[in-house]
Amino acid sequence: MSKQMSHLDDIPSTPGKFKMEKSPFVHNRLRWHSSLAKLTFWSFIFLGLILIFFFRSPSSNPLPQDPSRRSLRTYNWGGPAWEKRVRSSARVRSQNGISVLVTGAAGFVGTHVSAALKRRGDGVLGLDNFNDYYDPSLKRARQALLERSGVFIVEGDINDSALLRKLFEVVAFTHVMHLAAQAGVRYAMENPGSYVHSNIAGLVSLLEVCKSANPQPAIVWASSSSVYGLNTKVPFSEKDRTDQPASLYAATKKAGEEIAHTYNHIYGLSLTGLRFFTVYGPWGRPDMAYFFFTRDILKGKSIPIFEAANHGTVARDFTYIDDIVKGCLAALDTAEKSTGSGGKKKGPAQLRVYNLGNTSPVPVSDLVSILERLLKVNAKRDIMKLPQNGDVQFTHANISLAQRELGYKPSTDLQTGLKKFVRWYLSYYNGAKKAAG
Ligand SMILES: O=C(O)[C@H]1O[C@H](OP(=O)(O)OP(=O)(O)OC[C@H]2O[C@@H](n3ccc(=O)[nH]c3=O)[C@H](O)[C@@H]2O)[C@H](O)[C@@H](O)[C@@H]1O
Repeated sequence: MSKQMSHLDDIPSTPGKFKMEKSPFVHNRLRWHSSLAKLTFWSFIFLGLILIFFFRSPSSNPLPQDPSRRSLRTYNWGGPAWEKRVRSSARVRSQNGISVLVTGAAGFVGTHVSAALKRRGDGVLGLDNFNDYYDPSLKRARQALLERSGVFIVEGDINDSALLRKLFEVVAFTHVMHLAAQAGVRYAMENPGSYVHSNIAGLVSLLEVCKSANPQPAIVWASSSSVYGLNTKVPFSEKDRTDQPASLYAATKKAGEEIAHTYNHIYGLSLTGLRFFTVYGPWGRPDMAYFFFTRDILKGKSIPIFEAANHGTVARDFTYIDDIVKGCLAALDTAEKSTGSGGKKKGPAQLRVYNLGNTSPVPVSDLVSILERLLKVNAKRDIMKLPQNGDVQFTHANISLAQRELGYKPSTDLQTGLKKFVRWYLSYYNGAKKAAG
């Protein structure tokens, strides 16, 4: 509208308005001057808008923004200094080392696996969104720990495909250890969307980027013992049925296994799913029973201990973190290369699933007795009916496949593992208290 007006303004409204302009040259020059002024004016406005947009943008990344980012929390990533840190963290420092992108690196298993890989000289880059499902300060403490050993954790979400693409542009990762997930069996009733977001949409977002990467990485990822659901045949073997999940969490992990099949089949991605059995240990997850039992026993608070119908025992195949880490590293080391490139499959690729458990289930009430002895405090036991919101009565892993193919051999019993956990717990939280006081 204003442009039209200004154009109309150039035309004399009455004949003879510009009578004093004798020469057509003068007339043209005037017109030219006013057009130039307008052009300059609009250029400044345009430039101004670009600058405002650029400086308000959460990332200095010059790539076009993925529209899906709009729905995400914004993270700062990009720029030469950031890329330098990414490259340096992912640099392989040993002969035949691998370069691994570890998602969920500030998580419990992610921190331990990242540290172990770095210790052997592999290149490791972490990725984590530091969400507040549980106390983020514990995640920050794990991050500080990794930083000291040279592992950089990029802050971002696995649903941010622009970020993932950028990471693969900067580093040609040979492997991805995908541990980012929404964990926890009971929380799925409270926040079902978070499970779909992380365990399904996030997995697909990651696999989409991996399939197009050149070279494609081999992927090892965390499935869960919960996929066995209502299966009653023990010990659970990889051949058993997994089509009766008892929680949405389990259903999203099972969906992940099917999604893995699809990406392996269509794009030739090498994929290994690890079914973890109730992993525990130092730097663990505060939402897990052994962790909050410890906290509440020390506080003198009563702890809810679940019991199945007719006083039936509830038991878990608790697996110590160091054993899980060995299993993860073995899975990475035995993973074959993906066979596709640039999104196209060139031949059949490896597709595996393994149980990583301890093969010796322990009743939850025994776990509490061990904690009582280690903490030297009697627990206030509140025996409750096993809730019908996702819990299964027992888990028990058959690990012969992992033993055969990965050399997996768990060596820590619950008593020994909990001793290490309690030692860490006391020093971590007493240290924090001392620092605060
Ligand atoms: O192995 C797995 O696949 C899963 O292991 C755990 O799930 P869960 O075994 O239920 O671990 P906890 O929530 O720590 O519960 C451990 C045991 O304590 C029992 N429990 C839990 C909470 C409670 O208040 N009282 C109680 O007796 C549970 O029934 C269970 O038998 C993890 O939380 C999941 O993320 C993981 O995928």
